[in-house]
Amino acid sequence: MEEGELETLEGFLEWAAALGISDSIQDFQSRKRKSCLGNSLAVSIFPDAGGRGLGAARDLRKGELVLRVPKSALLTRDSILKDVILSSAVNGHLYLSPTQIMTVCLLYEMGKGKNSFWYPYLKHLPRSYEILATSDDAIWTTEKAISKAESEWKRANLLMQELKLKSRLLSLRAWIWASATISSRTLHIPWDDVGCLCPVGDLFNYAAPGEESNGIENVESLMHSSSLQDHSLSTEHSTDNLPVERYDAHIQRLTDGRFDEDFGAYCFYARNKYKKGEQVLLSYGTYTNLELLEHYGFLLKENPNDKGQRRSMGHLAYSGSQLSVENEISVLKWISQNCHVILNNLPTTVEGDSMLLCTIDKILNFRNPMELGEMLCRSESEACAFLEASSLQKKKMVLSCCNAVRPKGQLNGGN
Ligand SMILES: C[S@@+](CC[C@H](N)C(=O)[O-])C[C@H]1O[C@@H](n2cnc3c(N)ncnc32)[C@H](O)[C@@H]1O
Repeated sequence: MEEGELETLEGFLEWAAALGISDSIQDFQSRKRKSCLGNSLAVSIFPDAGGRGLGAARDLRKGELVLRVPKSALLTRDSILKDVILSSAVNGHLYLSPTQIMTVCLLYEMGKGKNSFWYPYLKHLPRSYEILATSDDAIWTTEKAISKAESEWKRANLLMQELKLKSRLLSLRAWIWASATISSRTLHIPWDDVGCLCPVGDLFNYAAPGEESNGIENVESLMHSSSLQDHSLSTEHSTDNLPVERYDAHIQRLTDGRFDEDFGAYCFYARNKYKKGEQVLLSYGTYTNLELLEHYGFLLKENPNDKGQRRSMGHLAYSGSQLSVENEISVLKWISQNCHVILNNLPTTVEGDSMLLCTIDKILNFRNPMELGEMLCRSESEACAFLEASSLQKKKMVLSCCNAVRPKGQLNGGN
């Protein structure tokens, strides 16, 4: 997102304020603010960590409630299915998965254009995503990713035709866009596993959980200092008389975002102390780098969830040599562009197969993607011999990966 585009967000933030989305409790009920942000948070660009995101509009204390998004502003399956035409059509296609239905709902809502209640929000969704399933390489070379997206799209096609979606919304590209929106932007809600799209709340970029301490003193300061604290709520939520388990729940709750039944809203809490202007980050969950890449399209230089096990290299239960962060990132990126076919299709338990472990060991030790490519070509016969035993299809995939990385003119198996 370009810096200039921030200005066009004004209308969206005003619309959000009218729905009761707010970073300031004083105006939470009045809904008359010009913008839902400005008290605790501000939209800004963070080129090194997620692009568009939310920064601290002032110094924030750890545990402060910084944003509240009322239930009525969330895009959930339930809320979109209030459209009677959509819901009666969907009722005839209950063989579709909840995520497929949500994907159709999103495309249907997009098709309404300016007539959609959520138009100001939908207008500001990214137009494209860089998650694996949408990278051109993935689209054209990852048979698994394509066939999954394609078969889900085909299954939902009848319903989308019935809904008379415009042709651009019926395409596989539109389907992948909607699936990526759902994969990278939905937040957990207790009543629907598909989750919800949360206007403004989905502008928080990610930081891995687990680095911050949950000190009781922070809870204490939070309960009396939050800019969003209203007095009726602070009495009701006073920690003084809480039983231990509820007190623990408070501590946990206060460092991240979650749907809060008491408030009837999605609530976001500052997980750390932030200085004015710093990016306020949210944990979407515990992910390895490969999972982040797959679902969100980015990697963390330091990912605590990649420590201890080499799960970042796919499903491989491997705990061999260490790889430097830069190495790992370049290898992961390279693999994501060229070789995820191999990772997706390797057996999930490879312990005991010394030959393959040795190959993986080499992969982990490569200094750059070119070397990795060359190694894959060299070890092609070994890898194929191993894979032959399990599946011819996998062998074909390794060969196609090797062909993709082999310098022009080199023949299969030659070195
Ligand atoms: C929920 S959205 C966050 C807001 C998003 N930046 C936007 O402009 O709407 C999640 C997406 O933001 C980006 N993102 C979030 N955290 C990131 C991080 N730490 N580093 C790089 N990209 C990140 C990824 O593209 C991810 O798919």
